[in-house]
Amino acid sequence: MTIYFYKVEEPYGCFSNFSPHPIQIDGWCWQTVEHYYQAHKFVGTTDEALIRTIKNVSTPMEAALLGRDRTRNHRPDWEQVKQQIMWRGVLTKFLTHPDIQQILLNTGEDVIVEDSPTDYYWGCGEDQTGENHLGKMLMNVRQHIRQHLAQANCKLVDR
Ligand SMILES: Nc1nc(O)c(N)c(N[C@@H]2O[C@H](COP(=O)(O)O)[C@@H](O)[C@H]2O)n1
Repeated sequence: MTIYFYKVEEPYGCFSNFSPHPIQIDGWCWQTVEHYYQAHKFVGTTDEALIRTIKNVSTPMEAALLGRDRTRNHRPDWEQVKQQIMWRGVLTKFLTHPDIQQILLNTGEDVIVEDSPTDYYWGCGEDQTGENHLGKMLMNVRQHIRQHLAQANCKLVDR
């Protein structure tokens, strides 16, 4: 089966980076993965003050609009680091919130697709030809958490 998600209020909306699941990374608390991800576009730039602004806006859409503002200075290595930054945010989200971790684990081996009509990198795009990196990342997070849980169980049995 293939699981499609996109809007937070629709089925599997907790897989969206816009879902209201706070994460804490390096002592910073982010309201959503989207806030965290968009703010990291400005690390080490002359627009670094935007990081705090993005952190404090009340919705992930506002965070995304600020992060996508092409008149601002994005870090030059963004294309190289964005996968790594997203991985940390998404993994932290599913390690922090047991309820949605269970929803992710319960998807078994199903394929997960971010059904974004506009995003051909993180999603599948309008015509399904997109790269679906967020869906792939969620499947990798699912696998990572399973291995993590299996190792923890082995340690308990070994005692
Ligand atoms: N829920 C939702 N609404 C949108 O309008 C979106 N574009 C997305 N997709 C998320 O957007 C992020 C990518 O942003 P950049 O294009 O790199 O600025 C990423 O979190 C997608 O999952 N979702």
